[in-house]
Amino acid sequence: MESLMMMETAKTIWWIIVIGALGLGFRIYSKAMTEQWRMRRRLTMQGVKGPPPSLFRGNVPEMQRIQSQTMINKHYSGDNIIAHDYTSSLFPYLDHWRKQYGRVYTYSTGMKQHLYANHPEVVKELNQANTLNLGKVSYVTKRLKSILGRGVITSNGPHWAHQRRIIAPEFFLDKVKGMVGLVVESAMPMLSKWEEMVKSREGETFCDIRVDEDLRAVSADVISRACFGSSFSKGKEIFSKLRCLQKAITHNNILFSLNGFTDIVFGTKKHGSGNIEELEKHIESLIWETVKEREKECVGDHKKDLMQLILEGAMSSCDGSLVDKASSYKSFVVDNCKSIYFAGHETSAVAVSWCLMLLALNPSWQTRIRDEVLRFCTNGIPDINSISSLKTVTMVIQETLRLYPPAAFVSREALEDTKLGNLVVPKGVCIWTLIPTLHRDPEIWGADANEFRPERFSEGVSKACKYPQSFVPFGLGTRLCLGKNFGMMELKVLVSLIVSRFSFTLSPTYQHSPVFRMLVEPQHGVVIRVIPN
Ligand code: HEM
Repeated sequence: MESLMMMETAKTIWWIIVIGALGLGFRIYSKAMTEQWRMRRRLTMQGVKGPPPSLFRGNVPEMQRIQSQTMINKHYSGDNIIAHDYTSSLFPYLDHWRKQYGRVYTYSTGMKQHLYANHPEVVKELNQANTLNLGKVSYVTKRLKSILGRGVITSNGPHWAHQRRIIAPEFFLDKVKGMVGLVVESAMPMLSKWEEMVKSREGETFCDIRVDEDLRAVSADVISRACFGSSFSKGKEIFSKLRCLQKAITHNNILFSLNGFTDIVFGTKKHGSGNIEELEKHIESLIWETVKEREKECVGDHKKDLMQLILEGAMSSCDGSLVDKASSYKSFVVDNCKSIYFAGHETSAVAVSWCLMLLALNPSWQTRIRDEVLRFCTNGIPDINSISSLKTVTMVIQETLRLYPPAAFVSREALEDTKLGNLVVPKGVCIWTLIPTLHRDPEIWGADANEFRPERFSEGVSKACKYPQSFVPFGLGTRLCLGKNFGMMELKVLVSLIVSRFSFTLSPTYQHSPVFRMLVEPQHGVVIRVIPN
């Protein structure tokens, strides 16, 4: 009898807990929903329209419907490849609403209200907003935590400003110019390998080469040596693990797939499958081993490369109890190493791959680059003096970054109510500028916006378009890419070296299919048919 009563009491307590938890969950959820509704109302009252959201999932069902209707395996070739604005296949819902609501509109993913901001005036305001109130989008950075931690790319506020101050000096122009030789050294083995590949094909003067993987290895080598002083062999494992991690994370559409409810209920770890956590730990220990080796090497030595700056910055910024100090020191170092590894090699490799793809379709520009390199560079090898004379190479790279910017978005979250010109963006709203769309807007670039015409940059960015602040391959404002000078230098050296040694066309096996994996990459790689010059 007594045990029966105990069971009844336990049952009652169980039900009270369940109902209490459900009630609490509902209160939290409805509060968050009300907040989203208020944000939307404040935006619409300022004249910002957008698709009407459903109650719980915002515009997600419509996004899914539009995405599923999009044909992604269309066949592209020649001029058709260049004219193809891939945002229409990668983010078709954004394109769809743009046609309906214009260049500034709002939409919802349930628990998040978004502002699509592709009007040049709004982009200009974003560029000029010198405030800590615009940060990186928190729900995305949480999902990228395993790959970028709380390093300079993903953090906000004073923590970000502090990290940026530490890292920025390493990328000042004078320092970057001193690294030209290092990029040449890293590229030489790849060029020799390609020459060997052609030679080994008896009776043939050409060879089809998948260049994107080789370029990734080169830029990994470059960033490893330039910033961390270690050779690619040490960094190789870190890079390949980071790449696996990137693929695992972007298996889900990290930007738009969820309405945010699952994050509230399950937390963000839901996305971190066992595999992701394992990779994360492995990468952390690999980086930490490198740091420890480095600390031993540097006793009494004062090499001020990036790793050294990060180590010193971490030392000076981590205070607190000994235990806290050790762990925050470690995460400061590991997170920033991961961030630089990632930001510094994927972007450049993808940009050069797209550039070779476009040059393969435009052999006359290969000839112009070749002539320029021969004119200014001894033995066709750029150096600290000749690099700034390579105007044609620069124009071609700028045109590549216009048509195929590796980063698809500039994204910000209003951490407080923030004024952008006449528009007040309510706290909590996520702002998205779709870079490739901005770069192909005929009102900004003219009727030939979808054509490959590097000559538009012949008098610099300011003369290339109507609103120069709309050329944003390296992002904008206070969060402008830290490695912009370094990236441009690396691209110039690699393109000059490759084009001066090889002529190339697209291989018939090339399949044009840009895919979004944090960056917009060639899904099946870039395969070119090379002939040594
Ligand atoms: C073609 C090459 C590159 C492209 C297209 C590129 C593009 C970008 C973009 C779009 C952003 C975001 C900016 C924003 O939110 O406004 C960014 C941030 C960043 N990039 Fe790059 N990047 C390139 C190369 C590099 C290299 C070589 C490095 C370092 C070695 C680097 C380091 C960074 C860092 C640290 C940030 C974060 C800056 C911050 O939030 O304060 N990038 N990059």
